[in-house]
Amino acid sequence: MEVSLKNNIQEEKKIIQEKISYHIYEILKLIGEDPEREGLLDTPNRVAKMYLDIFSGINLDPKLELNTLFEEKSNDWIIINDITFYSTCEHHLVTFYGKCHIGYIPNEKIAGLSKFARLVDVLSKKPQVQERLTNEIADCIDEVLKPKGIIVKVEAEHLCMCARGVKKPGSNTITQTKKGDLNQREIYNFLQLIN
Ligand SMILES: Nc1nc2c(ncn2[C@@H]2O[C@H](COP(=O)(O)OP(=O)(O)OP(=O)(O)O)[C@@H](O)[C@H]2O)c(=O)[nH]1
Ligand SMILES: [Zn+2]
Repeated sequence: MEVSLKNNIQEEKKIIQEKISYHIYEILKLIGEDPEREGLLDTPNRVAKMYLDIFSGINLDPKLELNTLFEEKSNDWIIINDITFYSTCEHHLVTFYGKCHIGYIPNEKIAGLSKFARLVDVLSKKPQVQERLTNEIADCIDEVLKPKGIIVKVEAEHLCMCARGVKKPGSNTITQTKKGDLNQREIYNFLQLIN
């Protein structure tokens, strides 16, 4: 039963990959390229494979990533700093990338450290805006761990602002969100710790 389910999923994935590949082939023609020239022969299929990877977080439940929880009586910041991510801007479908810093003050429950990086990965792998990515990370942690407080800070460079459009390479966008009952000192401590 499980094997046939896996085969069905593989089969469905193959059909989607072929469909994307067909459309990339057509786009190459529309931009004036010759998709039959040697350098481009495998490009539609490569792009299709890449799309299935960079958009693999669509329709996944990110909360499932926080699946290893431990009981712990800690009431100070737990900070996972500098989690690298690559996401895709939903306006231009080009990459934005950077670092995510997550801090939470637990409430009896903590999660395995790697699970926060997995959470960031799943939420990055879909068409996104940085503000929503930041909020969704905090919302998931809040729902699963119900901590005393959370702060998520994301710093990113958007290639749609560098390689096209306004053309400002090096500009850095910072977004931050906090949830819970955090006082000024706790917020200050978080900012000190991530710097
Ligand atoms: N708030 C927010 N804006 C984003 C993000 N990623 C890209 N953008 C912006 O989305 C906007 C889309 O603007 P539009 O005017 O519809 O598109 P455009 O004509 O291609 O805009 P330009 O980039 O200014 O050339 C741009 O200002 C982008 O910089 C993001 O994560 N958050
Ligand atoms: Zn963009």
